Amino acid sequence: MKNISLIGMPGSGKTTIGRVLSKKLGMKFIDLDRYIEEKAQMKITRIFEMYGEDYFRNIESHSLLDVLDTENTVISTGGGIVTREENMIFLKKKTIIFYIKRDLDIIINNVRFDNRPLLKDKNNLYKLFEKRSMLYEKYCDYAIVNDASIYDAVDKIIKILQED
Ligand SMILES: Nc1ncnc2c1ncn2[C@@H]1O[C@H](COP(=O)(O)OP(=O)(O)OP(=O)(O)O)[C@@H](O)[C@H]1O
Ligand SMILES: O=C(O)C1=C[C@@H](O)[C@@H](O)[C@H](O)C1
Ligand SMILES: [Mg+2]
Repeated sequence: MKNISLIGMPGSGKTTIGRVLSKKLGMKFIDLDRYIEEKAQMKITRIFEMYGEDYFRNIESHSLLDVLDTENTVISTGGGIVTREENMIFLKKKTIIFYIKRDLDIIINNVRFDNRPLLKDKNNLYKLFEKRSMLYEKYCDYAIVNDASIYDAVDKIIKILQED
């Protein structure tokens, strides 16, 4: 099976959906944020604090190259993966890209804001969305509305894969 990647706003459900999807399809699962934290031996928040966003984006791009050297894997990306075009060109080549869309107000009410350094201020989520929603739409192969249960979103993805 071709690799699958999930993109979308912070808190939209990429990690949770990716994990369940990979189990259902018998595929491996990699969460890029967790991969980075293990590689750097540091929490993402700490990387941002100590070295800044640019440095994090460099690690993120390198880590993406590492994890895409694989097959039969579901990869949940970080919310900012779309901020570098090179990441998306590479993801497009190696994966089927699903954009996980979740209502911003629901995200704000449900998500934990610790360990999400760009979400310190809730208004920032709206600003990020303004900048990024066009990019998510542009780069995805399919958009999945995550407006019911996690299992519902997973089933939508599996249905598309079966029809593909
Ligand atoms: N359809 C859903 N129903 C109930 N809870 C959901 C749903 N989708 C996501 N959540 C919850 O929202 C929270 C954020 O989800 P998750 O961590 O998977 O998002 P993410 O896209 O990986 O975020 P980040 O980009 O910050 O890593 C989790 O607590 C998750 O359980
Ligand atoms: O939206 C973003 O830019 C980010 C989202 C998280 O998944 C992490 O990758 C990091 O906190 C940056
Ligand atoms: Mg995640």
